[in-house]
Amino acid sequence: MPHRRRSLNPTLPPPPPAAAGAFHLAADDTRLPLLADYALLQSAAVSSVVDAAPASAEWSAGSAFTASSDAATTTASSTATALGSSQLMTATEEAGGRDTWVRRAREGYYLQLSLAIRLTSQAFLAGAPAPPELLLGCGPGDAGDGADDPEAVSYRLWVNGCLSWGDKIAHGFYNIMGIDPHLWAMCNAAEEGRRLPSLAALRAVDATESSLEVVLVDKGADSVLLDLERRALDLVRALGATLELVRRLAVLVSDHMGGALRSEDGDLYMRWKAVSKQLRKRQKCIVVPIGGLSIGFCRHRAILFKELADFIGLPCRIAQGCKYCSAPHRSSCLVKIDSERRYVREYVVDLVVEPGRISCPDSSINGQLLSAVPSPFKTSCKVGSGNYTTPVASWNQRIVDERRNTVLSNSHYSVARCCVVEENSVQVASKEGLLPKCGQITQNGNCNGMSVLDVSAQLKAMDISAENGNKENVPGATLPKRLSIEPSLAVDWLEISWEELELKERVGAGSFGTVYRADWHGSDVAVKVLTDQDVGEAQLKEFVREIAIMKRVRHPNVVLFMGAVTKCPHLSIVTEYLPRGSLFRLINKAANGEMLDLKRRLRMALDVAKGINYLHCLNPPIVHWDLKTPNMLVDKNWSVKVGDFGLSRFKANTFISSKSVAGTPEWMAPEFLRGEPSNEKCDVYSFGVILWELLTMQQPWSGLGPAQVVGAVAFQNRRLPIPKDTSPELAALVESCWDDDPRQRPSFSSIVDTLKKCLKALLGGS
Ligand SMILES: Nc1ncnc2c1ncn2[C@@H]1O[C@H](COP(=O)(O)OP(=O)(O)OP(=O)(O)O)[C@@H](O)[C@H]1O
Repeated sequence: MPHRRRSLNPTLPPPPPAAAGAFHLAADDTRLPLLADYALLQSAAVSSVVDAAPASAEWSAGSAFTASSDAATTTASSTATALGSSQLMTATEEAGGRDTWVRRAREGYYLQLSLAIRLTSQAFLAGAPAPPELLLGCGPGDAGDGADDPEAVSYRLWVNGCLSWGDKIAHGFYNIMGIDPHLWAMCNAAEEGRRLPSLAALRAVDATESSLEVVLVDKGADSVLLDLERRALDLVRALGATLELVRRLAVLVSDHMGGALRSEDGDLYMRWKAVSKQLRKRQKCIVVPIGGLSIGFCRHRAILFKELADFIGLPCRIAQGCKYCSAPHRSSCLVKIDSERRYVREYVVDLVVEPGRISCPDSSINGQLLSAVPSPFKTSCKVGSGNYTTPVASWNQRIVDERRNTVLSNSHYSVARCCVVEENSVQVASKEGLLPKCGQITQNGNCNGMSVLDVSAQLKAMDISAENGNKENVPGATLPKRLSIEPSLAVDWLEISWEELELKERVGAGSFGTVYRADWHGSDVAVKVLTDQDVGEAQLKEFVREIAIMKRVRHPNVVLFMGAVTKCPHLSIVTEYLPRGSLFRLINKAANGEMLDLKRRLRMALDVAKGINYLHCLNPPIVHWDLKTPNMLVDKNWSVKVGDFGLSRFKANTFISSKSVAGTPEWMAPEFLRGEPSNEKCDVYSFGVILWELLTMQQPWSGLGPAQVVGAVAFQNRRLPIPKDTSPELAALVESCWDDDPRQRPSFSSIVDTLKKCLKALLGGS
């Protein structure tokens, strides 16, 4: 069945008339591209590709675009290589015609090119403004492009984690913590002309719903900062440009931000979190003035120190890394000073444990991290680990990884998974006429232009609650429309005491917890101990709400939730234990090939379909969003049960580098990967991949990295090859699940029917 083509990146211009020759960026042209340049760059590059693309099957995306600057070359060619040539060549075979191939190649390449150019331009923008040797004592305006522009400087610290001598922290500078610059860059259209979220957008983020933190240098309203500046000025007048000045300035900063830290940084970080919470609560805003921070860890101290240093003309830079801290955003300050009136030297200033202590950069004050200041838009290298990641791979991983996290309200990826409770609320509201005809709640959390959070807040204000029974195993059985129990009450009937659990062996680990087999009053159970035990009150309530819902979900093909440990530091989820482990492991264990004959595999597929059908038929439906064989568990009778659903909101709020999310675009629907509005038909696509695995006993997209899978599925419309000997009914079923148009994909009830027929035919024939 041919797949419907969708238009590719709408931001790309239509191909201009052909112009011969590849586009070259001059080697010495490293200035920051303006938006106009960007448009030119884009169209010039596209025109060169239009010419070059159809020439031969040997043509490779990487060779058509040549940008001579380091960053451009690295980014563009690795993007093109990661997503391009091999897949384009395969497209020839699949399309079976030169014209189709040419069109597909061209479209695919336009998209890759656009991404490459975006990343490249971001890499340029992240660059330091001027060579360091010019900058001792330089005044404003001396430093080169963007050195005085608070937004440019904010951007550089956000992206690079460091600031050079030439960057000046001035009024309007802000430091963002909690939004990944890669993700933001890719989610926000280039033509908006923004390199980082605007202050206005950040100010609009609800402080109670977000863990983002923005520290602002606001000389207009921050009287404490003005006072610190005055004191810094007094110091420089009294001491001149001396090491004593540096010491005293460091002490000034440290005293203002909580003093010297005696023990490990964990203490400081915890104190900072408490202060930050209070501040944000008081201000009802995630943007806080730097003078308002009575506690600050190394990044805050570095910013304040540099601001004061810049104010009094003391050359200062912020480097990535801190000897004491393990928190994200580690930073240290260096100053450049002519202490002996003979030559200028660079010193590292301790702002944390021994404020005012000054050392040479080659001391161990910052470990090995001091000079390792890679831009995330350039090839990154973990110091000492030997692990290298390409920017494209890490970008793609992060996109997939972070799509569950709230970024900003205008991001395609914000609120990527709806909270079940809130989903319920919206649908109840819709049914009860409380909202103007409710559209489908989309994967990005919007409904009729309102965010789910907005809708939920409205509903909470209206105090909607509805309750009805849950009829086990009956499609269409209803859940309570909205959980009306207060979390505090809910705890009573799902709480499992940690002491009652006798932990046995570790059976696996996922993105937000480690799973153990355990004994609970003589029964085998699986206990998933959450990785992040440092959760706030609101998150804990959310956790309890979601597991309270999950506890009411009962079906023979859905993993049974038994309860939870809701006390830190043992937050855990307890489910039935399935001794055969995940379907993924079974399929990929060679020895299982014989045990899993086609009949058994079809039964397994039917089990999965029944489990999901049950979830989808609930009122309101539960969409899994993360269906994959590692989440399907197998009991001793070879029955398969769907696990790992729910807790979406809790996962979203728990920022953990997600191995599984980052690594599983293989099962994700193209629209989901593209960050477009998605619905329950995402689960249908994923089921198609599971069925394919069961039919072929192979890993989906083996040999391709996550970035390549994203490119192939989401942007090149490629699908896994269905073996020729597959029965036509099953082949048609798989293909229909993978239709590019989600509306054309079958429902799970129809999938169940088709599988039953196939199984019947197989049994009849055997
Ligand atoms: N109830 C269970 N019974 C037996 N084994 C289980 C059970 N739950 C999980 N496991 C095993 O533990 C592994 C990790 O499970 P977990 O749900 O934490 O991670 P995941 O599904 O692989 O990743 P993620 O949660 O990030 O999607 C599973 O792959 C499975 O092998």
